[in-house]
Amino acid sequence: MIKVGIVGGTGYTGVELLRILAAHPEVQLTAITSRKEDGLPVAEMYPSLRGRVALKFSSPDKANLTECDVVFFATPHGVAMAQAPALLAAGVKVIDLAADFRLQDVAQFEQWYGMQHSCADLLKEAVYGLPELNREAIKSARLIGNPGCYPTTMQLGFYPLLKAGIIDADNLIADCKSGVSGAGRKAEISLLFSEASDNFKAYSVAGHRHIPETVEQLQKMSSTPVGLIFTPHLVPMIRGMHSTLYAKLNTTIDNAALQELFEKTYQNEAFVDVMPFGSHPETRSTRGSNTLRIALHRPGNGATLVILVAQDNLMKGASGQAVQCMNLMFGLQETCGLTQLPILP
Ligand SMILES: NC(=O)C1=CN([C@@H]2O[C@H](COP(=O)(O)OP(=O)(O)OC[C@H]3O[C@@H](n4cnc5c(N)ncnc54)[C@H](OP(=O)(O)O)[C@@H]3O)[C@@H](O)[C@H]2O)C=CC1
Ligand SMILES: CC(=O)N[C@@H](CCC(=O)OP(=O)(O)O)C(=O)O
Repeated sequence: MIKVGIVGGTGYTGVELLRILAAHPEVQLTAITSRKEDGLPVAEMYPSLRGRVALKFSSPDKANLTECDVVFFATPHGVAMAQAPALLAAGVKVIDLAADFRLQDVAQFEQWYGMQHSCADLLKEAVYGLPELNREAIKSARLIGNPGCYPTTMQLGFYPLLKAGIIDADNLIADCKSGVSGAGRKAEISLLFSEASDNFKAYSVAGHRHIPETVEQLQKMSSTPVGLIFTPHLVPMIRGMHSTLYAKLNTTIDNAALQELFEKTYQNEAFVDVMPFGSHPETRSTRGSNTLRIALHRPGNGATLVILVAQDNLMKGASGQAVQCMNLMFGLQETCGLTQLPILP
């Protein structure tokens, strides 16, 4: 059994990790931390886990994290980088759901996250945890920077086209919508029910911290410079993410060939569903599952392609993806513990 620790067990990605891992056949939950809820049984805070998780939360300093085989950090940016060096030295693998180990460019990290990186030397060995594009490196990694939720949709949506070199890489547009759980379980006025429900708005239009992460990764797929306009929106639903991506074709290609390109690229991927051309993936068709769905459109049969991508921000966008990485790192079947079907309605 793999002994697993979770730092930040009370947050939304933390409890999603617990939901997945409590039913994972190869995992023994060993430590779950919370600074505020030290001593509280997990199932008392989350009755959904009654009878399935017997552990109590413990404060991070008391938790037996070095006894674990792997520790997930479901914490704000900056927490994992303070603790990862000691855990790695003790032989513990680390998967950070925040951004501490996503960007290779330290200056970009410090600019966008407003903090100094305390172990930039570890970035060289950190592996970006997007299995569909980075599977082999993840298998042998000790340290994973799990992707952001929006970047996962943008990368999997643009990847086949950039790799084939058939779109203008310098003019990519991503119009993305997230459910409110994407902002975490914290008390903030903009996240109150009477502020976020029955409302719809864009935010961070001038620049969002997912831009450097996404561009750094998209650039690896393209032989020409990548330019990205990314506009996130908050929508009044709890879970779910929908990204509408736009790209201009630079070659003559018919719709059947485009569809084939996507189907071939993802034919062996358990968690990427390429739907029939012209389909409309809905967030509720991914809710609670690790599946990301993609569909292609070509309005007026013109040069602009519209790629629709839907996922659950807490699953493929965060905790499901992190467990997918763990499975690869420990030589397990990639789908182990991740076969939940979406919840509908
Ligand atoms: N929500 C989402 O859809 C996604 C989130 N992410 C990223 O995953 C990470 C976690 O997100 P999310 O679960 O939404 O966040 P939450 O705000 O819901 O939870 C944060 C957790 O971290 C703990 N925590 C906070 N500060 C510290 C600290 N200094 N040391 C130890 N523990 C701490 C909190 O518990 P306590 O205060 O009791 O210790 C809490 O359990 C973030 O970096 C987020 O950006 C990534 C993709 C998607
Ligand atoms: C709705 C909402 O607020 N979403 C978050 C993104 C959550 C996420 O994936 O981001 P990181 O792990 O990079 O913080 C935001 O836009 O800041």
